[in-house]
Amino acid sequence: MCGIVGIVSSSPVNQQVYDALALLQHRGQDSTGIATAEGRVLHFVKAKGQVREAYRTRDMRSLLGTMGLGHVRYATRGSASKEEEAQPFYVNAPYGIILVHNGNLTNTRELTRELFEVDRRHLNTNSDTELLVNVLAHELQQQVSGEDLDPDQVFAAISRLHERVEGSYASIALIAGHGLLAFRDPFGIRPLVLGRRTTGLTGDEWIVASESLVLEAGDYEIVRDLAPGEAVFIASNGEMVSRQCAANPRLAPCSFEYVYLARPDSVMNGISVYEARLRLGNRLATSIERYAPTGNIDVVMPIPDSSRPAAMQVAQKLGIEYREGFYKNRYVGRTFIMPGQSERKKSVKQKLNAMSSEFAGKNILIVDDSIVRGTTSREIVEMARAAGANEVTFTSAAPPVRFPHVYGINMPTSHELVAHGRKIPEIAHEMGADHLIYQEVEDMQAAILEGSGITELEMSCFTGEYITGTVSPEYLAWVEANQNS
Ligand SMILES: O=P(O)(O)OC[C@H]1O[C@H](OP(=O)(O)OP(=O)(O)O)[C@H](O)[C@@H]1O
Ligand SMILES: NC(=O)CC[C@H](N)C(=O)O
Ligand SMILES: [Mg+2]
Repeated sequence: MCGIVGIVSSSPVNQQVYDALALLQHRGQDSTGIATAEGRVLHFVKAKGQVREAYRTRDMRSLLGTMGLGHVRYATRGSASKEEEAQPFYVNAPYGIILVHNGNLTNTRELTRELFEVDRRHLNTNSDTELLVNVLAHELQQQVSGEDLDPDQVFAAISRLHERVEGSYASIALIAGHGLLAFRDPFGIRPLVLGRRTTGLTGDEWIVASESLVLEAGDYEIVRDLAPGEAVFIASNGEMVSRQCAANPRLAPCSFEYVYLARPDSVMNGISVYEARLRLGNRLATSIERYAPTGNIDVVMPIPDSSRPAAMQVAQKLGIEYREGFYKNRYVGRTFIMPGQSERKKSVKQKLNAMSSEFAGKNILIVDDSIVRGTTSREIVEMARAAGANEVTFTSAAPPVRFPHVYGINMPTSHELVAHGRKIPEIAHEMGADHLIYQEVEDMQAAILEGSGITELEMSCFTGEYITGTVSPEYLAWVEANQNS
């Protein structure tokens, strides 16, 4: 997953983009980049690592202009460690376009072939984002004739892009000398929210970002989520126009945003992430009562951070005391989004420590938001036992993750998923837990969507059903064989 932001302001935008990226850090830690437009000139800086360490003062000074965008990357294609695959991606024609992307394209092989053989465009990396910016550039080139750029031409190019590109993409681009463009894939898999701030003297300032908390922090009013398939074009003078560019848009947001990825204080597609997590806890409690004896459980414990809201509700519903037995070192990042299994494993130990006083002789019910590779849960069970726990019941507020995620979360191979091809008692054995209880798929869907009016969720990693239609076993085997991070 990645975090993206774009701002059209009436004052220098560099610090505003930087601040927004710092708030989106939980969405990606591999690399980061910022671009700004100063008239026809585009400035950009990209670097490995996290926002706070990636930018030097001289970088920030070079990012001139009142329009800008930024990215924090959690790689899904190409390599996490290659600086040339960090975003944003730039192409010099037409006009000069620089683009950031959250998501993952699934017809990369076809697009690569078409771009080389038909469009005659050069590709220099394995990044799917480089394909996306080249398709945009090619399609825009087909529309334009002179110096001027009409929003109709931009929207026509996005309509063509939707026809050619498959997978997930929430994307923002600067078109030099013209404006800022934002668009969302026809299923709205990845999030994108639009905000406005009215300054008395200079009129409207605009922001588009992955999560609403960025808007709140910058005192922007939340206008709305971009609709699936919609594109928004904001000219440098602050004039905004939008259009539905997809033939058959259908909202099916990614369930994993609500389960794990997004910050709980964000509202996505009208659904509060925090409240969704509370509801996940309520429903999980019902499953726990159904499947396991709870009479002898002494305490309910979360695995910090993401599972806290669900764990609180489980404790409350079951009428069992809620205790925090794991202390989290806040200076270690999120382990799940780190590249490489050995780094993830080492970092769980560095990150969490079990406090013996909370475990000794007790029967513990642990709640995590999800179990993916099982890296965290294996270590946790071991730590709980070492701290003197008696029985360990492990529960997950999400169903078993059994299938690769191809829409922007880096779990591309099935063999690395602890639940793949295993029945629940076998997974419990793998983890060393006495009991293991998962949320049911229907309960997760109902918990997330309750009261939202949305009828569909992207849940392929739990169900194996891929909504973009062309994700075949052959494609998944190819992804697995070509995984390199
Ligand atoms: O089964 P695994 O492969 O270990 O992945 C699942 C774990 O990873 C995430 O935690 P993470 O440490 O990334 O972030 P958090 O602090 O927000 O919970 C998630 O909350 C689970 O705890
Ligand atoms: N997680 C994401 O959104 C990744 C974006 C893009 N696919 C990349 O790998 O850079
Ligand atoms: Mg966690």
